[in-house]
Amino acid sequence: TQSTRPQRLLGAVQQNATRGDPRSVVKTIDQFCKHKEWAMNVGDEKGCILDSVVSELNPATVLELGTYCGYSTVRIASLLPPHARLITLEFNPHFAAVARQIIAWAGLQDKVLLVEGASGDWIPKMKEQFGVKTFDLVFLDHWKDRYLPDTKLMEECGLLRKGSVLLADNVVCPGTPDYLQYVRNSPRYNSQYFRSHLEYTKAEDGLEKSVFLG
Ligand SMILES: Cn1ncc2cc([C@H](O)c3cccc(CNC(=O)c4cc(-c5ccc(F)cc5)cc(O)c4O)c3)ccc21
Ligand SMILES: [Mg+2]
Repeated sequence: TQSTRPQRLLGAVQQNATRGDPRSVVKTIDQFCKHKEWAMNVGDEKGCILDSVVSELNPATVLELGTYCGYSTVRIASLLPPHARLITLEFNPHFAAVARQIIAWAGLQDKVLLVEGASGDWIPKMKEQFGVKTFDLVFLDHWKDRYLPDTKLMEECGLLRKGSVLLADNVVCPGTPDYLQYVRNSPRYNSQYFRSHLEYTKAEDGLEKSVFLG
């Protein structure tokens, strides 16, 4: 049977990256996407911005919406302090299966809880199912028309506290206009745009960092 792009990406990791070395997993995926096949990972340029936000925040509890192959999961988890936890939501079982193997190859499976299902179904269950109080950081990288409804849902479920940080990928390309309008105009957020490029291309894209003010 034909392999899929996520499977080919996993193969590249298993052939070229060092087990237990997150940086080599990240580097291998970026090389694959630059020279073999483009894939919708946050990439190395926006990835450095992601790294700086994570390192500065030193979060104990992180939520990622949209795992895909686990590239940003590995970048984030590799920077977390020992007892910190990252919950990542992936609704596509094939993406989830590949991501589990890539996260394991990086040796980060003990810091990451990959939950299969849709954000809208799981956000309301975070407290009762996983004992989450609030999230210190949320990385939004799933369907772009779900950023706004899921942000409102997190507010309603009391999953954000004063100082919680939302970091959203692709606010320019493919774009998330309704989400941007909301976080930039709501008195409950302090928002900042980090200009960058669409992964592995010269097109403009960027990350929006929004601090919840409570
Ligand atoms: C509800 N729910 N809950 C969990 C959950 C998880 C998923 C999947 O992980 C999933 C599947 C397909 C698409 C996405 C969103 N990502 C994108 O669409 C994207 C596109 C491009 C781009 C840019 C330029 C192009 F020309 C083509 C694609 C660049 C990027 O960085 C992207 O993130 C996410 C979906 C819904 C989910
Ligand atoms: Mg993205």
